[in-house]
Amino acid sequence: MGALHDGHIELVQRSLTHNDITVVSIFVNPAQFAPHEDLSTYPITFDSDMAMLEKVSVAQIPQKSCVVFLPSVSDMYPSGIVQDVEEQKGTFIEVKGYGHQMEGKSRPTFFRGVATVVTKLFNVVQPNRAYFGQKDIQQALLLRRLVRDLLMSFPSPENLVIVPTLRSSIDGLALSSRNVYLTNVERKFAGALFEALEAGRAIWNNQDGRSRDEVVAAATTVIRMRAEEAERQGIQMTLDYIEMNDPDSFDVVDWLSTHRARPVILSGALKIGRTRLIDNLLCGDSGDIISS
Ligand SMILES: Nc1ncnc2c1ncn2[C@@H]1O[C@H](COP(=O)(O)OP(=O)(O)OP(=O)(O)O)[C@@H](O)[C@H]1O
Ligand SMILES: CC(C)(CO)[C@@H](O)C(=O)[O-]
Ligand code: BAL
Repeated sequence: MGALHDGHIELVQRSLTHNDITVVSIFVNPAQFAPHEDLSTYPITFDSDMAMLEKVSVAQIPQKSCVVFLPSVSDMYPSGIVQDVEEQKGTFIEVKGYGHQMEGKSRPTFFRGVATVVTKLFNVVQPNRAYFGQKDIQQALLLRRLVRDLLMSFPSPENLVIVPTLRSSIDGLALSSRNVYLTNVERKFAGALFEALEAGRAIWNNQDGRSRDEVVAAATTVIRMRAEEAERQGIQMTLDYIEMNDPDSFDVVDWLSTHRARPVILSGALKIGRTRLIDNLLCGDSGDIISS
C-alpha cells in the first residue's frame, strides 16, 4: 500500500534476488478499510517510495528489472467500490471460516477486501512467486489458502513466500507504514507489544508445560505495566487482543504446551493513542510457514 519502509524493501530484495522481473504494486485498497478506519489519512509518499525502490533495485541489483504497478481505484474496481459492505455491488472474494479470528474479530470486513484485491493483483500480474510479510501473518496464511482453494497457478500456494518481520533494532517494534502516526512520546511505548509477545513466548517455551491462559496472561501483564507508565505521561494505551491460534485452522489453541507437536501463532493488536499496531511471533518450529 506504499509509504514504503525497510520491511517492504526486504520483500522487494527477496524477489529481486530470486526472480528476473519484480512487480511492486502500490495501491491503497479502499475495500479493506471499514468506513470508520483510516483510509483518508493513510500515508502516501510516492516520491520517497520511488527513491527507495531505485536505491534497492537499480543500485544494488542492476541486472534485474523492477516494475512499479500503480493502478487507480477504477482500474481495480471497474464496477465501483464503496466501503460499506452492505452497499457494495460486483465481485468479491471471501475465504470463509478464516477471516473472523485474530485480526478479523476486530476488522470483520478486512480480509474480504484483502482477498478481493490480491486476487485481482494476481490476475493482472500472474506472478510465479508472491512475497508477503509475517507481520500480517493471518493475511499471508489466508492468501495461501485462497490460491490453493481457487486452484491458482500464478502463484501456486508453495510459491506464496512469507518473509520474517523486520523490526526496530532498538525495541523490536515491527516496521509498519502506520508507525508514522505515532507521536514521539507514543513511540517510546510502542515496543510494548513485541515485549509482551516475547514474554508470552517465554512462558510457552517453558519445558514444564504451560497453558494458553498462562501465555496470554504473561503477555497481558506486560501490556498492563506499560499502559500504566504510558498513562502517567498522558498516553492512552489499549490492548485489543492477545491470542494463540493454530496456523492451519486459525482456531484458538487451548491445549497445554506440552502437546506442542505443531507451531502456534501468538499475535496481538495494541492501540496507542489513535494508532493501531499489530504483531505476532511463532511458537515452535515455523519451518514450513516462514521462508527464513
Ligand atoms: N516490518 C515488516 N517486515 C516484513 N514485511 C512487512 C513489514 N511491514 C509490512 N510488511 C509487508 O509488506 C506488505 C505490504 O504491507 P502494507 O503496505 O500494508 O504495509 P504495512 O507497513 O504493513 O502497513 P500498515 O501499517 O498499513 O499495516 C505486506 O505483505 C506486509 O505484511
Ligand atoms: C495485501 C495488501 C497489499 C492488500 O491490499 C495489504 O493488505 C498489505 O499490504 O498488507
Ligand atoms: N498491512 C495490513 C494492511 C491494512 O491494515 O490495511
